[in-house]
Amino acid sequence: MAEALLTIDAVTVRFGGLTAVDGVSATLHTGELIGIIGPNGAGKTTFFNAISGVQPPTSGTLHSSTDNLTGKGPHHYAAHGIARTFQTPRVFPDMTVRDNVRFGMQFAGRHRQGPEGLRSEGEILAMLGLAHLADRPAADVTPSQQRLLEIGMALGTRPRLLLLDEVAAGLTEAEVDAMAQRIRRLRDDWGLTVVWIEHAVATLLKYVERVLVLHQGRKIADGTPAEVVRDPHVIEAYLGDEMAANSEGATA
Ligand SMILES: Nc1ncnc2c1ncn2[C@@H]1O[C@H](COP(=O)(O)OP(=O)(O)OP(=O)(O)O)[C@@H](O)[C@H]1O
Repeated sequence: MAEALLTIDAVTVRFGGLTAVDGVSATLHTGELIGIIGPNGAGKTTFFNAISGVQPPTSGTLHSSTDNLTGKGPHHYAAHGIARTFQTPRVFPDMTVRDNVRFGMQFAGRHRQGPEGLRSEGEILAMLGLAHLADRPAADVTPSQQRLLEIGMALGTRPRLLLLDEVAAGLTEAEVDAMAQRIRRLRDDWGLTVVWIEHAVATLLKYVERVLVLHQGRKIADGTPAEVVRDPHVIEAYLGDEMAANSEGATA
């Protein structure tokens, strides 16, 4: 079994009387490509916030392979190689595409001349198909390129674990598919661990090998796409029979 990159143990996040994430445990291993699905309000983004230091859990623990990260802030997570995107793209519109990626590098406090194997902003932009736009202001690029640039900013922190929150939202079907192929290449070619929240479930299930399903803050399934689409709890809570029938063709 690959190395455990992040061990999440019984993480709960409460907002007053509302339990947004309810005792979720999971171990994320090096090189995994994992999807997270679930209905609106299931707790997916709050779960990401908890495992990236944005929202300290109310209870439960988070450990990297070497350290206890519980209660630490986002910089600490970034320094441990954990990076994320946000549901609303947060690029700097007046800065060039290249400088947006450089900003990510500074956020993690690591510089280009750092340890061997770290990618330069040129390599990151080439990987994302944005190299030809490097000197353009981020405001000039299309919405789908802005989504890619947000991934580029996260990659600028040189992560081992990349958390993607609905990076394909609002894209056309063809754009979602192209995005999924690039995300897969980040894992295949660069060896990153990627966890991807997306509502475009059919596409997601085609590209990931493992799926966590959240419902009312709880993890109700954790398995291969083929297992998850056949799981009666998942069908009842989220997918519905029709979706399960459609997805089986894609994952069988
Ligand atoms: N800062 C907050 N304060 C209070 N309640 C919150 C806060 N953030 C999230 N919630 C609530 O927690 C629950 C889970 O929200 P969350 O955004 O994590 O779900 P989600 O699965 O990501 O939903 P979506 O698919 O719509 O993005 C919701 O009921 C939401 O209203």
